[in-house]
Amino acid sequence: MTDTTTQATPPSGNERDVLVDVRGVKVHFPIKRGVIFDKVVGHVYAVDGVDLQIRRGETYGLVGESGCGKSTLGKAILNLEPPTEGSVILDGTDIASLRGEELRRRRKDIQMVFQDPMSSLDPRQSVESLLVEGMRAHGLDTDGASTKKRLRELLAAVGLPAAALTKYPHEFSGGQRQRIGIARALSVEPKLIVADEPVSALDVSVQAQVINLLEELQDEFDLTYLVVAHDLAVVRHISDRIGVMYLGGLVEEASADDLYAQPLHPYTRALLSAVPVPDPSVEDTREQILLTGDLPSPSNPPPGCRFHTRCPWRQETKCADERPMLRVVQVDGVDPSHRVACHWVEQIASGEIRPHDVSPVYVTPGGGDAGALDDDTFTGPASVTEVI
Ligand SMILES: Nc1ncnc2c1ncn2[C@@H]1O[C@H](COP(=O)(O)OP(=O)(O)OP(=O)(O)O)[C@@H](O)[C@H]1O
Repeated sequence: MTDTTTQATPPSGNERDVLVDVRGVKVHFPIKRGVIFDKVVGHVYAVDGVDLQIRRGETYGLVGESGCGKSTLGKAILNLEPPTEGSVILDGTDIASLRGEELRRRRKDIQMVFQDPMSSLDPRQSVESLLVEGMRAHGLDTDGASTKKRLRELLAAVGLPAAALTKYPHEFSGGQRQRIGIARALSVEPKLIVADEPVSALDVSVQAQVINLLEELQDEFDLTYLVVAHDLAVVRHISDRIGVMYLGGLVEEASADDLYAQPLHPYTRALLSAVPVPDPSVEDTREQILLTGDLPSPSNPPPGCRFHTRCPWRQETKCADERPMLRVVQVDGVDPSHRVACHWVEQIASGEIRPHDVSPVYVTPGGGDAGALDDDTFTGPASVTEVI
């Protein structure tokens, strides 16, 4: 069986609008065995050929099941996990090619906000020392009289009082700690912030505040975001465009509105179909797709389409033989920027190919706005892990 690959359609968008250009990125972790020789016996194909572009000023949401490679892709963009193959071009420069002072200068342009601020903030350091440390690490002058003013401004920007400077992380609530993490990221004036599950450790009520803060800061400081999350409601709320990942690859990419209104890849349809809709009349009539089979291991991904082992629409034998790449699709009403990695997406959308072995609750698509949630609230089970 061959694992041939069809040609990917390049993402659309003006070159100058693109801040981050991810091309053919793979991150493969070696699996080693043996006490003495550390023999490589296999690889975890955590990220396995991803192309995406993040435009200046936008929020790109990356969503997918646990273990699909979202965080590893985020780290590859930060060069914390150097790609095994492929390139990440930031503002026209391949980050992997940089060394020394140039690398440090460019690294400042991308900052990370972590899921658990407690583990990313040293509990022995005051907020002032945490912020100053971050700035010094990137070569910024922190000795001048203006530093204190800058620190107060940073705290004000994230909604914390100046008095917070002398306090320690344990003296704050989870939401406040996340604000400190955001202030730390902002302190070096980055262009891109990679936020990895930025609110999943927080209470629902606090999640909305932090999401709203991120949105306000984006406008104020001209920021671009890559938000990695498994919560579909959070991703929908915050993102301009969304990429759906499955087993190391992007299977669908579209504007947030397009993706939720017209999910086309069978995996995305399954994800969104399982998000409860508050309106019972919609809930009763909409499509629900329950996937069969377990998520394959990223150390032994299926050949061909990674999703074919669980896909209700799979076809012999192309799906098992040929890996589909992201491409623009010819489906009525679908924006040309909407890309899908499925050989049969047009035939599935037209109903020419019908699903098999799906749950009995499958209903003809078209009913309802799957995953619709109030703009300002993040309620209801909408996480990928709950869905699958
Ligand atoms: N340093 C590493 N060494 C070996 N395997 C790794 C390493 N980091 C991640 N992996 C594996 O790579 C795969 C993808 O992990 P990753 O954390 O990127 O997924 P994810 O989609 O972000 O999941 P989650 O939401 O659970 O964090 C997983 O199987 C994970 O176990």
